[in-house]
Amino acid sequence: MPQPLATRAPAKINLTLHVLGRRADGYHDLESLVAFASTGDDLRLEPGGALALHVDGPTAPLAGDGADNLVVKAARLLRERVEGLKVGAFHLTKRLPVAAGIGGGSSDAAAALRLLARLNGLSLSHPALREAARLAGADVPVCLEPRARMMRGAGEELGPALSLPRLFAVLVNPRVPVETPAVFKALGLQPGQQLPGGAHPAAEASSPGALVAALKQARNDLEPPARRIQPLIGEALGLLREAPSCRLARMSGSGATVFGLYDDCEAAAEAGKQIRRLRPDWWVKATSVR
Ligand SMILES: C[C@@](CO)(OP(=O)(O)O)[C@H](O)COP(=O)(O)OP(=O)(O)OC[C@H]1O[C@@H](n2ccc(N)nc2=O)[C@H](O)[C@@H]1O
Ligand SMILES: Nc1ncnc2c1ncn2[C@@H]1O[C@H](COP(=O)(O)OP(=O)(O)O)[C@@H](O)[C@H]1O
Repeated sequence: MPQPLATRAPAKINLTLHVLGRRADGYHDLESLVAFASTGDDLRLEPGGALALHVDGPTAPLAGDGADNLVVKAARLLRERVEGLKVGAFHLTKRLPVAAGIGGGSSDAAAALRLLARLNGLSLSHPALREAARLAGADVPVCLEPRARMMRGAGEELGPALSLPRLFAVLVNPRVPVETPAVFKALGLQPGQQLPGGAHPAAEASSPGALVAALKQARNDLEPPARRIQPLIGEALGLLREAPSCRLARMSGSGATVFGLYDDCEAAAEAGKQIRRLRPDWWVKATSVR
């Protein structure tokens, strides 16, 4: 029985993100504990015919369905590297906010590569697949097998999959796009400049409480520059921190999405409800992360 050609493209959450410096090529060296939410976009592939993309869902107009869409970009990068690659029509249901620091586009690109790998009998460690992922964007390799792990370099160095305890979270995005290059630029580092970084806390933790305690020892270094570019990020963090049930509130990636962590799913659902009531125009999602 063939497996259905459908996959979830989960939201990527940078639970921590330390910037270690800027490389000669202009990219920044990072150390980030990346995890994935249960919420995300959905991608299907109808095999046969030419490469095509149809997009529906609440944030479809922001993602676009042309050559700029990362699904098409990733599929083309793979087709250029694998002779006779079978393709088809992708159907993307886009729910995640766009340019939001939760890697929606990157996760969609990685999902496209997973489906093409399945259709063509390629393993996820196939060099062409790895290269297509890397060229599609810094965050695409970590999304290829969406399991929590440490990500280093500009995203090309991946640690082993980690069994993190499940965290209950609320994701909040004020529905303002924040462009990743602008946030890195606002750090103001010169090519070749290194930062002290500081020790990254151990990612292995046996309980949610121990994990949250470890996360508190770390940071997201992109939070200060992103907040200067988009002050609503500070407002969203403030709303999360107001509720006593919130154990930790932090920005993901280059923003503007922020996340709050809670002891259980009821507390997360309640916090989500309260923020939605206060900011009905914002994107607010209670979810689990691991
Ligand atoms: C910041 C992070 C953290 O996970 O996430 P997002 O905020 O995008 O979700 C990623 O490093 C983003 O990855 P991604 O969004 O794929 O980046 P790319 O498209 O490859 O790069 C966009 C631009 O960001 C800058 N960039 C990106 C990654 C990096 N390590 N250093 C950089 O300086 C470069 O200016 C680059 O031209
Ligand atoms: N399928 C897609 N979903 C979201 N954004 C996409 C997609 N394809 C291309 N993009 C473009 O990629 C850029 C980054 O989007 P996204 O991955 O959502 O954000 P981030 O890099 O902040 O996590 C946006 O400027 C958007 O226009």
